[in-house]
Amino acid sequence: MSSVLSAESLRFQWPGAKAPCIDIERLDIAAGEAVFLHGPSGCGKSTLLSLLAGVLVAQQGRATLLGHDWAALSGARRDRLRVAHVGYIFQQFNLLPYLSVLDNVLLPCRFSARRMAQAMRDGTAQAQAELLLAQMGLDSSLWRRQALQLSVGQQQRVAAARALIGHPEVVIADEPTSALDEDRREAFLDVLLTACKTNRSALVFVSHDQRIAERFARHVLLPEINRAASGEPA
Ligand SMILES: Nc1ncnc2c1ncn2[C@@H]1O[C@H](COP(=O)(O)OP(=O)(O)OP(=O)(O)O)[C@@H](O)[C@H]1O
Repeated sequence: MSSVLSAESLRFQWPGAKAPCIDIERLDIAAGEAVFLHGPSGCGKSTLLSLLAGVLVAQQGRATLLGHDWAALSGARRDRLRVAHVGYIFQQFNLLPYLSVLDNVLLPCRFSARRMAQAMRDGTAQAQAELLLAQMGLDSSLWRRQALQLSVGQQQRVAAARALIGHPEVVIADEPTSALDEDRREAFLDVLLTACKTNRSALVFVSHDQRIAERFARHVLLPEINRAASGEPA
């Protein structure tokens, strides 16, 4: 089994912190795997996602995407690799507020020729963006509005459409359903899980919501693999 994402003797400490936040001997995630990452607030889930996606770089050990060691790359190369291969739904969504909903979804295609080519597999990139927005239950009357005019739950779904456009090999989702009601949450999960399965994208999904857990084949309780969070000596 070759890993799409991996961590090996990975150690990360926030600047100014007294102790490491992440200290993981080994974590491997394969193509097509759907992983539910959970653990108490503050145990390092978002930090680990950032390390796996090369947003943060560890002081020791290796975090890799498709065999590329993030620490060996410059910041600009990390950004290019990430946008080409990773769809990231951030906890705060990170939509560009003054861009339209559609333009936000199309952003990865503007920065990555690979995402653009994949988005055009069955037509135009705009058609794929519209399809994803429709699947996410966003009415077409919203597509040309500025992102800042949407509710939090609507923005969450725009961020998910942006993560899925162009079929990235990895989708990372940090609490993506926190603002959705039950019906929306189930529909959102249906779209996300189906898209990842169809494209054989690895999905790493962080949530506190245990009702969601049963939909995932693999569960990772972070304190079980993170020696830093479990308080064991590093
Ligand atoms: N930008 C930062 N600078 C310094 N310390 C940080 C920063 N972000 C997070 N931390 C610290 O790292 C630890 C882990 O935070 P992280 O956000 O990864 O946890 P989490 O498990 O995702 O929490 P939650 O479930 O509440 O979102 C916390 O002690 C937090 O204070």
